[in-house]
Amino acid sequence: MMILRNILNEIVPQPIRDYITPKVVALFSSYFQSSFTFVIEQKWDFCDNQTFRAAEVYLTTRLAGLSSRELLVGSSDLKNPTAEPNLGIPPNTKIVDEFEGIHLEWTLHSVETKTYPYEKRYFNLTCKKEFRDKKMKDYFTYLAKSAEKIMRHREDLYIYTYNREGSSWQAAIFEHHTSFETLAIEPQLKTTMIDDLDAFSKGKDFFKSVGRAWKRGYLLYGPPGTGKSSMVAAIANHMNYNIYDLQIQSVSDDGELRKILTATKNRSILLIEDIDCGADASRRRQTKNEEDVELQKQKKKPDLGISLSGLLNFVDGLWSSCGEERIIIFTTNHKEKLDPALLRPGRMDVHILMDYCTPFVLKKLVAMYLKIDDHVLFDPIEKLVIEVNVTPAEIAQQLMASKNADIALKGLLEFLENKKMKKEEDTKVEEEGEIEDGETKE
Ligand SMILES: Nc1ncnc2c1ncn2[C@@H]1O[C@H](COP(=O)(O)OP(=O)(O)OP(=O)(O)O)[C@@H](O)[C@H]1O
Repeated sequence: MMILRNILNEIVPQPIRDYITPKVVALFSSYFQSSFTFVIEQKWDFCDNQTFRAAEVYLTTRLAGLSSRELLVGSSDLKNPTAEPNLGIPPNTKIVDEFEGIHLEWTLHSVETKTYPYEKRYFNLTCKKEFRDKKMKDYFTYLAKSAEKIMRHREDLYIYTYNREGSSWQAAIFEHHTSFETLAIEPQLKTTMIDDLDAFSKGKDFFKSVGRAWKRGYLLYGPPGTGKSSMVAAIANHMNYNIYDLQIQSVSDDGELRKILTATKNRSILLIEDIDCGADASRRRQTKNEEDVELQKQKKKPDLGISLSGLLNFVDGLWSSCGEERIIIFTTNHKEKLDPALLRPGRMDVHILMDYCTPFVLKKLVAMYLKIDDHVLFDPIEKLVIEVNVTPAEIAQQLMASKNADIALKGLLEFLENKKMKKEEDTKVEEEGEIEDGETKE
């Protein structure tokens, strides 16, 4: 063998040897080796690889008996510092699993990259070569089903906020206890929302049969303090979905938007609050050019943010091709400021007006905060609620002033009377202004 090697070294040039040697080694090692390795990367076709995701979720249940000398532990529960930490999957550590008598070994690897997302993570799953095809097919199905089950029953919900500097989503435990039971809304709206969400969550086959992506878009609009954020929390709690809270102002261009959105996971809500405020995308197009010129003049904002087409492409196209069972929610205080293209049928499936307080909402809030369903001050308060525009947030604030119903309701009555007086004064000033304008014109 040695003589043969020396002769080969003499007669075969180095570049050819470099080319041939690894191939020969690979050929022989695959022939003699009894194990086979599946590589499961984090991304697949530019989207989150669901097999990777399933492994991440499932393997957390296989960590307790890990015999390694190191364990990854941590907690993101800011509200409960004494909570028991969770176990994370440590990189470069073998995690053993058994499936129908087959011995399997998982290892998570992570390598730095020069481009976004600056880290490439992948799992190596090793099994005996003989199980490669038949048995492993069953194992992957088992893996996906187990992860799905864990996700559906998980207790903690997470809210992710986008960190522009790190170009990544940062997670925190979402602890907003608003549910459809505690949200003070008209009963008809409550029923409509719950039915719509339930139909959506059971609608996989329906969406498939009509050739539509399994997604649902809600536009929540109405004055500040009418419960738009609370409605989002109620939806998240009802569906048991995580929330990705995206400040559209922090996205510099369409490319960044695409990267951010493809990094979100299934069974989640993408929340874009105050869509009318920051993005070029939402403004009506007739005013966009003027505003761009103004911004460039002021040199306050060198990039002009994402475009309307970027956002619409995402709502219509990219969203459809990446991921399943997603809800997207836009909120705005000024629906009239939104570009009509965003409001066109088919874009946002459901438009929901979160309006000022009604007598029903008032009663619900009083019942929740003061635990009473009748009081002598109810009638005058109800009358005023119909006359003046008052938000549930304002009412809630008054009701929280005291646990004593007499004191809290008296405070609320005074608050509403002041509001009514202010409204009358404003109307008077406006009317006087109009009369003066008319006289000047004459
Ligand atoms: N319909 C409601 N039912 C119960 N509580 C409400 C409701 N609306 C508002 N509140 C109370 O008012 C607070 C503020 O409401 P919320 O933030 O949901 O309003 P919003 O419409 O999202 O306001 P903004 O447009 O300023 O973000 C909530 O924390 C909640 O306590």
